[in-house]
Amino acid sequence: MTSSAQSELVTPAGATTVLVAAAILIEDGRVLLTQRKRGAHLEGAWEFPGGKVEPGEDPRDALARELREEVGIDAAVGDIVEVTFHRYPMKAVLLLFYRATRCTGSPEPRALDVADVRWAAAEALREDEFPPADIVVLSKVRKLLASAAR
Ligand SMILES: Nc1nc2c([nH]c(=O)n2[C@@H]2O[C@H](COP(=O)(O)OP(=O)(O)OP(=O)(O)O)[C@@H](O)[C@H]2O)c(=O)[nH]1
Repeated sequence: MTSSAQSELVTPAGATTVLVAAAILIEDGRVLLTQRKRGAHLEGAWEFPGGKVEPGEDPRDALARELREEVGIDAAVGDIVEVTFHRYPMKAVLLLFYRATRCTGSPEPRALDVADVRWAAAEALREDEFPPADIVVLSKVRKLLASAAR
């Protein structure tokens, strides 16, 4: 690797790479979305529910924990759908997107630690509502929604 390529990989001074796990949870042809809270990074954006993986934590356990904390559901975390790296001005994120399913008897999702929650069909997924890091996964989610509808 050349030194210029290396320098492109360096995040801004003081920034770290945050490991994040997020859920692609589809039911009845719609995917579960949460809205970021006021004052949060990317406030108001709609995204896939999830959050930071704590040091040493299994990312799947982290995602199940975040789903309980943020939207009050019990979920089983399945296969990986996509991994993306994105550099924001103040931090970089490595995002692990997993399929997830609600466990039998789980409560309905509700906005416990997010601004809002909704189920969205493929035609309601607008790229300008999502964080830039999510754009690559949106086309995969549309395909999953289309196959779930068949
Ligand atoms: N959960 C989730 N986070 C995402 C997605 N896309 C994306 O860029 N992120 C970013 O991943 C990070 C998730 O961290 P978080 O929600 O636990 O933390 P935060 O930055 O609000 O927390 P903090 O203020 O406590 O540090 C945020 O910077 C968020 O903007 C996504 O689809 N789902």
